[in-house]
Amino acid sequence: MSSVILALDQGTTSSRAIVFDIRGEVRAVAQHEFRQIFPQPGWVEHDGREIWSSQAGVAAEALASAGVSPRDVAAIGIANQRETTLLWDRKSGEPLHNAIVWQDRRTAQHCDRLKQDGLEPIFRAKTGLVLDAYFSGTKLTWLLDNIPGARERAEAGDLAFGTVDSWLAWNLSGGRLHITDASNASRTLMFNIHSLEWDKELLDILRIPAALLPKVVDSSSVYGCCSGNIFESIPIGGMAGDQQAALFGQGCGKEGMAKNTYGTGCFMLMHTGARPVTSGHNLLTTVAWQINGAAEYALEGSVFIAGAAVQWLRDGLGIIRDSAEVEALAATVTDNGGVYFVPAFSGLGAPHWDPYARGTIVGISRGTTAAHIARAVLESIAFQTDDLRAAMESDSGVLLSELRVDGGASVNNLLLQFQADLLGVNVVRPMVRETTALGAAYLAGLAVGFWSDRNEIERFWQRDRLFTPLMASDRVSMLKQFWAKGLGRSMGWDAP
Ligand SMILES: Nc1ncnc2c1ncn2[C@@H]1O[C@H](COP(=O)(O)OP(=O)(O)O)[C@@H](O)[C@H]1O
Ligand SMILES: O=P(O)(O)OC[C@H](O)CO
Repeated sequence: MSSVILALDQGTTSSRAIVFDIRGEVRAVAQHEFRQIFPQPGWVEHDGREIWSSQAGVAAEALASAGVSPRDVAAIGIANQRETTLLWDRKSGEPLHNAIVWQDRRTAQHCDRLKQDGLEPIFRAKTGLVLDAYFSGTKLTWLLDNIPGARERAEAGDLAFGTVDSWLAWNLSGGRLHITDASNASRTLMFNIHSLEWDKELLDILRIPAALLPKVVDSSSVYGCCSGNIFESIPIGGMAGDQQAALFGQGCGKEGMAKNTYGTGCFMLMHTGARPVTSGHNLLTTVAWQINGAAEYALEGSVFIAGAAVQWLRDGLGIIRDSAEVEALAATVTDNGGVYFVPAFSGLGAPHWDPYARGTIVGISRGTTAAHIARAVLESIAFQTDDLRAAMESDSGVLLSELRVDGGASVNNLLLQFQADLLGVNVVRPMVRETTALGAAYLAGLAVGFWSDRNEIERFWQRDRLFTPLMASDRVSMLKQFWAKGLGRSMGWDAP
């Protein structure tokens, strides 16, 4: 009997691999940061070959450090940064261009034109998304329009499009699998979340040949086996976008349960059951996962910059040497000293969707120190999350009873206490914070019978720490009012 599941968590800034045992406990982790490429302001790219080599490298490392051989692996599960768009040659397997990353804004004006043509309601109704450069559709159009000869080759069937899940499955299987799961497909602007199929009308509007597209599959199923690499013969059993995988890994499988992942960005998802809930507040309706052909849905609030603002303190301002130092620095002051930071480095996502907003620091006085800036950065992450909560409660009609949290920045106790204060509900951090990888592992493990059913894995969830609201309500209201003022200053800043 195989003893472990190998989860691949291909994130925006790093590739991670985690080996889980039958109790859902971590046996080994390996992680490797890879290159972020910024060719122009507002553009963000990754090298597809580096995505694959770093992911394969950490997977091999994690297996070695767990002391298991590929034969001991019951299945591989994939969770991935979503929307990031790749185009490659089916024969050589070589990418035609760097991957265009979800944060990239180069297609903002294309989205504006589609909106001016009155097309947003069609996209909204069919895909559950807003017309924004965040999603894959207009990124793929850009590649076809800007790489010489790409459109003709795409129409001839020589090229393959995929998000990172497809790219990893392609490479793991030695080019045999060209697939994507429904949760990833639901982030492309090309997928109908009601019929669970690629949508011809949307493909025509975006001028995308259907021959490029991967087959849409369940999030938990044996798709095939690894081939032509050191993972030879391991079944690939699960795939989901990283935020949906985290929802699964957090055990949020019932209507009204919500999680927030604090990584590069911040993504709050609430499970809404077997039917999609339409947002009246610019949240996204998205496929949570598809199992046995049936989809479950989530409402999502996507914030583009969260932990990345902490990285900016480190790399841009140099006021900390390591992300972990931000907590100690922020704790040297008792409050933000009137400083508010809006981290709109690449526009604002939900619920504002303003591609032209830019970063702003307001309220600086002669007494402002690096510590106040650090505190304002952490607070900005919590303020953005609180804005999502308000929209989500109103759309779903469900009042949040608690928020489960995870992701790299969720180690930060000061951030989570402030989050609980703002939300006015308990914030709960689980023992296993690698819930994205855990979700991918669960999806794969269920497909191969490593675990019997969802009830079994939901029992593994254990609390590490609970943060309860402590701040007086008049102070909370005052803080929120200033945050709203700061937001107003950042919006539309870079509009053409
Ligand atoms: N102690 C900390 N306090 C605040 N942010 C942190 C801390 N440790 C890490 N981070 C932030 O968490 C992010 C990394 O989280 P992770 O979940 O690995 O992201 P991703 O999956 O998007 O690559 C980085 O942006 C980093 O700045
Ligand atoms: O890589 P992460 O964890 O920041 O997640 C990125 C999201 O999937 C983008 O939609």
